[in-house]
Amino acid sequence: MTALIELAGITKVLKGQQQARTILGGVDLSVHAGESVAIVGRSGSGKSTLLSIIGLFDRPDEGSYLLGGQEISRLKERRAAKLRSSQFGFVFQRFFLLKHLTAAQNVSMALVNGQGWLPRRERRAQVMEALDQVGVAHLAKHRPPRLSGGEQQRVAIARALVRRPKVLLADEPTGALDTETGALVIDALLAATTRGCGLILVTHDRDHAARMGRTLDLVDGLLNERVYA
Ligand SMILES: Nc1ncnc2c1ncn2[C@@H]1O[C@H](COP(=O)(O)OP(=O)(O)OP(=O)(O)O)[C@@H](O)[C@H]1O
Repeated sequence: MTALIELAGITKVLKGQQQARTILGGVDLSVHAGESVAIVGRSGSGKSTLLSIIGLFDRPDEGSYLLGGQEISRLKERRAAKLRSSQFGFVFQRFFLLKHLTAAQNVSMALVNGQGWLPRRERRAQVMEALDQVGVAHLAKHRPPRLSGGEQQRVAIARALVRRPKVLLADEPTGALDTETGALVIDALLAATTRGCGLILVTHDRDHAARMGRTLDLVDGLLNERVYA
């Protein structure tokens, strides 16, 4: 089966004022539909840089990046932006919800921005389905200031899922949450994989990493498989 994501020999060098520094030194990674992968590594090891390349916010210096079998490492920005919004869902440590809109309206914004016109009833059904998928449908009419951090993050995950992305990229999504609430957020992310979404989670939390199908450690610019005892 063709991998959703296939990276081979991805490099990224930061050209500072004094000397260049290799952040990624030839990263290989493949992720299939429905698979979950954790990326761990010490602070500054390049995890977010790698996620930015996968999410097409940044470009590698060298290497090949196949998305669904298609080479996309050298795309022009306009085409990259299209793929970014149609193929990827993003979740960050901060929730970036609009305070004056309800949870449902926040999720709906992603549909309005991404898919062009949809009949109102259809849009509503998709929004409620996404909220339901992450267990917060009952909070649809609430505004973010009335929600807990974990609830807000689950609304943010619903917003990422509503366009039915092929890949979900989550960068420290539990970083601002306590352990118990963080576990619920991980449940919500894993729920997406049962529908065939690929999940790449960057985390410092060992327990959350261990819940993914695989854990990869980014060390000295390379990904190493980590086996938990
Ligand atoms: N735009 C930039 N300009 C200069 N240095 C950068 C830039 N982006 C990242 N870096 C440096 O590249 C290295 C990798 O950063 P990155 O954010 O990818 O690491 P990380 O593993 O995600 O770290 P953390 O776990 O702390 O979030 C760091 O040393 C960072 O300071």
